[in-house]
Amino acid sequence: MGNIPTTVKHCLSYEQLVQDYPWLAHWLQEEKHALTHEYPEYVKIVEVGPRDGLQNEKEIVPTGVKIHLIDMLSETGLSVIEATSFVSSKCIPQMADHTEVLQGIRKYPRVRYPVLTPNMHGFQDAVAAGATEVAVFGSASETFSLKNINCSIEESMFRFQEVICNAKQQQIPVRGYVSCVLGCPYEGTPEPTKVAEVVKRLYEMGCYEVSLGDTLGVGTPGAMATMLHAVMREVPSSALAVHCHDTYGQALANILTALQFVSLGCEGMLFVKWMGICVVDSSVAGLGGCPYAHGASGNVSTEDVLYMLHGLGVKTGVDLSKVISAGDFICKALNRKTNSKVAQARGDC
Ligand SMILES: CC(C)(COP(=O)([O-])OP(=O)([O-])OC[C@H]1O[C@@H](n2cnc3c(N)ncnc32)[C@H](O)[C@@H]1OP(=O)([O-])[O-])[C@@H](O)C(=O)NCCC(=O)NCCSC(=O)C[C@@](C)(O)CC(=O)[O-]
Repeated sequence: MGNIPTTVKHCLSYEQLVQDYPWLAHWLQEEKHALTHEYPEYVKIVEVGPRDGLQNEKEIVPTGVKIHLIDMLSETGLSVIEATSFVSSKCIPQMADHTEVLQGIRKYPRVRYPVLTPNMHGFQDAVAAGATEVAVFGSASETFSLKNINCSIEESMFRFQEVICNAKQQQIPVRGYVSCVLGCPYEGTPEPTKVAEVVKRLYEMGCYEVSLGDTLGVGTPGAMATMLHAVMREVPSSALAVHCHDTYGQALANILTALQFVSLGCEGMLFVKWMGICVVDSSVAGLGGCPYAHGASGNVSTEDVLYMLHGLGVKTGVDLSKVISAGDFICKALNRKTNSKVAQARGDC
């Protein structure tokens, strides 16, 4: 690890650490401490390929292809596969076959298949189609909220509250998303405190987990750390996930930042940790993009996230080679080259 004080000083959140724990500043000058970067033992992967990965495809992907993709993904060990979304088919024609997809897939008992539901209309349709888990999706940016779901952030909270109340009555778990946490195509970078406020509202309303979307894929590890710091003052890391797009090639670095926790010990006297998020959204073959975030590329690929995590010794329960096969299948169906570096390196797609 080299010179420990130097390492500490170059740690991304050193300034924040000293700001939060001023008494550490003088202690860190001494040699009597140890700093280790650690990762969660287990990371849950939320596979968003069938929804986020396909929603932006120009050519309508046949329903049978979507179903086969989800069935292949269900064989990989993934525990969560976001299957489709119950949104307006005028806005997102690619998801118009939501009911057929949800009803056509083989439901594996240990896999959950959440679907997006922006309002009561979507929620009722989803429940009628057999959904057993849903997700609401808001934004830290007022303009993105208007473009994406046709309402202000405030109005979206009313809609989500209604969905969450109804879901609770039917014992349907609700996940939350907050888009544009590190950048918005219309408003630039949101204040971390604004992100934290929206995340907190979703969490307090009853979302069991809130996924932080770098919708544009513009974030860097430093920005991720600063944003997370603000969010984690309001919501525990155990209820957070990260959802990174890879437009600027920063997704894996950003994810690593979010997972990492730092333990700082002096003769067993002290332990400080932060970040420590252990849920990552990703998309098979790195497919994806949001129609309301032009210029943004696909999600980070599930294959690349798995390769990194397994290399770190972090368990995921997911079989990388089976995910590569699913990626190969969908790339061939879309007549497209995979965005996964790992799949490219293995020459599978
Ligand atoms: C949100 C709405 C539905 C609001 O749409 P709206 O126009 O505000 O809804 P409305 O209540 O005014 O109704 C207008 C019409 O839409 C219908 N309608 C109303 N609701 C629904 C529904 N649920 N499903 C189907 N139809 C619906 C409704 O019945 C009516 O039909 P009409 O009477 O005119 O024939 C619309 O703006 C929409 O569908 N937007 C698309 C949102 C979307 O899917 N965006 C992409 C996913 S988000 C994302 O990718 C980001 C994320 C999650 O991945 C994280 C990240 O990367 O940041």
